[in-house]
Amino acid sequence: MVSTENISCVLAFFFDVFPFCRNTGDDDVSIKVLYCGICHSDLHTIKNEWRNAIYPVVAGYIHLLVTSSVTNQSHEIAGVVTEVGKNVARFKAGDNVGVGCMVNTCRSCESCEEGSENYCSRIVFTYNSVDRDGTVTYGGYSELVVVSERFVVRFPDGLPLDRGAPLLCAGVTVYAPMKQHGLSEPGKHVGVIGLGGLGHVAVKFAKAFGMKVTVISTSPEKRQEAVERLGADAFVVSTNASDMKSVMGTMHGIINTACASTSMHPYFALLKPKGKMILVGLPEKPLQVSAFALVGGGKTLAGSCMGSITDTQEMMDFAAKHGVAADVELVRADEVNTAMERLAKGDVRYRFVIDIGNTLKTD
Ligand SMILES: NC(=O)C1=CN([C@@H]2O[C@H](COP(=O)(O)OP(=O)(O)OC[C@H]3O[C@@H](n4cnc5c(N)ncnc54)[C@H](OP(=O)(O)O)[C@@H]3O)[C@@H](O)[C@H]2O)C=CC1
Ligand SMILES: O=C/C=C/c1ccc(O)c(O)c1
Ligand SMILES: [Zn+2]
Ligand SMILES: [Zn+2]
Repeated sequence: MVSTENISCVLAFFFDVFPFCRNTGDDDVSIKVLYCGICHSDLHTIKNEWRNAIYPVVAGYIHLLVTSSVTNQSHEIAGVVTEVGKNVARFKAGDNVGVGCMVNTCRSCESCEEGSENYCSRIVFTYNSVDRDGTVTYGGYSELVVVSERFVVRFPDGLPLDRGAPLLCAGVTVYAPMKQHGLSEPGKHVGVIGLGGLGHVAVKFAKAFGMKVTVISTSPEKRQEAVERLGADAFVVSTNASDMKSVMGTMHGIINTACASTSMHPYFALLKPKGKMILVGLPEKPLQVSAFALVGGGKTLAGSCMGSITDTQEMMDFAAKHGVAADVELVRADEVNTAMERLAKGDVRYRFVIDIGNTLKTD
């Protein structure tokens, strides 16, 4: 198992040896990266918990000396356009833009045709993927990224790039299923499992939708802030039986953002009959679900993956209009190791964002 402890810092080497991005093509947007968020998926990948890492894995100044190629990280990229290809119509130099979890798809399958490109079987993730030209995608821990216009979104006025960057993954990943599954209707009650990067943004969107929201957490120390600052209507500790009993059978839906394996049975009991558990968290180990937990109340367990580009732009515009932005801790590019180790311990409130523009030195 690769751990963050055996990480050495090597960066300049990669900018010399590995050309992290292509020249600006006719349909491309070149972006000077200013901020990029650190998602728990980056850590899952670095630790190869999903068994799909393309080695070695580079996160900012971090390099795992495992084999001889390199993969960068981050898919919560915020920056400014420096150059556009001749076919690009929606962006121009100087625009504030963002890039999320995907940078290419097949563009012709049923999912792509219906605008659900996040479910394309040949999706190219922003990092740790092989693009259609055979190159490995490196993500946003770098000063420049070049991305097809189709996968770039506009930062609306009023949404700050540092606090908006995490929305490009964390935001759309909770916003899209809430809209898709009717968990965005005023007065409905939604639960959020896991008050982390995704979870805290889910609370903010739920309140912006006019919903009642209960945080279901393993961390009692997050209670006061969840209620008094994030606006949660209630906070229950999942290991506290009386806490859990107090909200049993009360939720229309639950957004499960847990990054580690959990016993699912107690969570299903919180749903009303016909309630929906939306799984977005991607723990290393498979979840165990008892049939009775679902059948008993005619409940639904659904997975959800990121969001489409249309979802992402809609979410960014909604966030700007309703004042939703992530609570972030800005870190320097050479502090990524520490950030990753703190993230592994849940020691972040609630998203690390790397201040690339001011601290990534490539000279
Ligand atoms: N489906 C998709 O498209 C996407 C999936 N993801 C995945 O979502 C997950 C969350 O990502 P992110 O928000 O960045 O991660 P964070 O680490 O920021 O937050 C995860 C939260 O999960 C909770 N948690 C940790 N361990 C457990 C446990 N054993 N049981 C229950 N809850 C637990 C903690 O909240 P608390 O302290 O309140 O318990 C923690 O803050 C990751 O697995 C990530 O890979 C991310 C983006 C997109
Ligand atoms: O942080 C975002 C990760 C999304 C994701 C979704 C599905 C999948 O198979 C992944 O490897 C990553
Ligand atoms: Zn992510
Ligand atoms: Zn496709």
